[in-house]
Amino acid sequence: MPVEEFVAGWISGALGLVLGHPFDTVKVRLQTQTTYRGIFDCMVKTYRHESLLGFFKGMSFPIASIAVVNSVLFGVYSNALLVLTATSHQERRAQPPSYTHVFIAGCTGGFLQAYCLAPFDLIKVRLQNQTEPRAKPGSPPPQYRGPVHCAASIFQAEGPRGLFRGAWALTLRDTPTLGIYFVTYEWLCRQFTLDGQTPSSGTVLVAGGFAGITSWVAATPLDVIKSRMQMAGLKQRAYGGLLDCMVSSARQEGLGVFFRGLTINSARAFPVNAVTFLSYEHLLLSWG
Ligand SMILES: CN(C)C(=N)NCCC[C@H](N)C(=O)O
Repeated sequence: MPVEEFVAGWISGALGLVLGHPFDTVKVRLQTQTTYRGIFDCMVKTYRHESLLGFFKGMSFPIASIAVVNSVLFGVYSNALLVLTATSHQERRAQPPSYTHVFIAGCTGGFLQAYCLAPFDLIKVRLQNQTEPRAKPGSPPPQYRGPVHCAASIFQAEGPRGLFRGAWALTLRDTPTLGIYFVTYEWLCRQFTLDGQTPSSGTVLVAGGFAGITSWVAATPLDVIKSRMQMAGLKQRAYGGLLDCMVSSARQEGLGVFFRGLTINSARAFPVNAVTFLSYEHLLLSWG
């Protein structure tokens, strides 16, 4: 099994992550808290209350973990294509796989990455939702002191299953949308590249950026539900399941709730995924 794809996926995931984390914090807060009037209001309040550091809350942990998840996604995707088409990454430019194969390989990567991602994503969302400013003398400490403390507290309060809160919504979000992600990327690369040639860096940037936007547009409704279910263990609001969360969110806040965070998510998705695909393709090219 070729492992370069896993390593390239890890490095490119880490690069994309640093670039996208401030957008991600604003998105998570807009989706789970009702105190903000919009993106700008959330950014101003976060900056005033918590300084620039507020945007980077919970980032050290995803660098070490979500980058690994990206490595699972790209590694499984590439190896699934190898099984389906018997071609390596290098051979696929000359013998491009069908879009059906790309979609199946993307869904397989999305399904497997969701289970690796679930506990890490839960901890990230819980830490990003702590709006207390950095510790000042006399101020009450935040509920979680950091990722390890957060994981231990969830484990203690809710048991091992608590660490997988929202995992089902995450799997439903990621399985089809990662199929869409890789199909969009491949389709755009092929539109702007001569047959058998390697796509230029500009093409990879644009195709990666739009693949990110398209997949996140499709993923946003379940992303909102996933984030709410992840916060439900903490807030008094408990949901009877995924469907109950969907119905009660729509009843209380209207159908618009399913698109909360869509603008900021799309603004984040372009640079993050442009950089992720560019570094991934370059690393694989340079390793031969
Ligand atoms: C719609 N979904 C879930 C995705 N497209 N996921 C893969 C993109 C990963 C990238 N680090 C990001 O966070 O955008």
